[in-house]
Amino acid sequence: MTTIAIDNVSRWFGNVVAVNDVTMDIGPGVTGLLGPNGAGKSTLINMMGGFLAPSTGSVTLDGTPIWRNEQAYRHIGIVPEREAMYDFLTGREFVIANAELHGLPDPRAAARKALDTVEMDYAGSRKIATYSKGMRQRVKMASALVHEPSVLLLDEPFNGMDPRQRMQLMDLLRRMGAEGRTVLFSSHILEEVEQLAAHIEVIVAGRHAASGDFRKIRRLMTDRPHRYLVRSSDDRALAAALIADPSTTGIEVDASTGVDGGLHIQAVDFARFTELLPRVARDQGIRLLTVSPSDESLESVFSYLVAA
Ligand SMILES: Nc1ncnc2c1ncn2[C@@H]1O[C@H](COP(=O)(O)OP(=O)(O)OP(=O)(O)O)[C@@H](O)[C@H]1O
Repeated sequence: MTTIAIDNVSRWFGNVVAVNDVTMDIGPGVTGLLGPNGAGKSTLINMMGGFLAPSTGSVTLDGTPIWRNEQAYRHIGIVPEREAMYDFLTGREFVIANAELHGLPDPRAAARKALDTVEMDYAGSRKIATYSKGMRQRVKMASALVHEPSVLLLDEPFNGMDPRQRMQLMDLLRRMGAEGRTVLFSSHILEEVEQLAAHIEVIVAGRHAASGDFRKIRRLMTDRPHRYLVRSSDDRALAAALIADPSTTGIEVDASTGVDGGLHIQAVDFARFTELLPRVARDQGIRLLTVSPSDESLESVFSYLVAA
């Protein structure tokens, strides 16, 4: 059982619409669920993991509804975002408890195997209270894997990990995807998703904004209009030379900080503009002092995708 189908799913909490009419299929391999904070990623993951019911629409695993379906839970492992754990247990006890909840015939053996998979066997007899963030994350992962699920859902798994732990987890998730499992992880960092996911689903403000491989998502983000702040030795001459080119649609002189305020430039053709600017400056003998993107926040990139 490996394919999760989300069909016209919405979920609201009081007046807050956390997920708004989302339709997507998540199949075998590694999928990244990308979106800024508050986009609805956790709500979606919780519905896929059977922790939450959709308000409308359906969430199914190979055609059977997941909510309140024990049979489906056997095939799903979920690593939640929240930090709170049973600190008074050792890592091993925590994983064994999960194995028992799943009714596995040999909980200790299953826990040993799962801890071994995440390379945490060495710290299994330490109390969770003494673990670093990355270690907690790995123990949560072991408990999600203890019943060897075919679907693994991870909510922001790389948060708080150092680069080495991040690489290890990426390797593990890659391996699981290559074995034919369905691995879905959420993140608000494009680079993280790019490195790992063969397929990316983008969600913004509860809505499904884009879907595809990282090249497609990158292209969508690069092709949007970009705003730059440019300061030079002669802003007015530079503005006059740039405005004639179709790669720019608007140039404003920033008067707020006096004569050297710089130019706010809106560029609609990223590749052409980044080639044009230094060439024009060189030809006109203008020195470029600052070239900085002024709307690179993830939110602005995402809102462009939603509007597209
Ligand atoms: N139990 C709840 N009660 C009320 N509002 C909620 C609840 N859970 C989520 N929300 C709201 O739904 C929206 C989506 O939240 P969600 O946690 O799914 O987003 P997210 O993309 O996972 O963000 P983050 O990365 O910050 O966790 C937010 O506005 C959030 O405040």
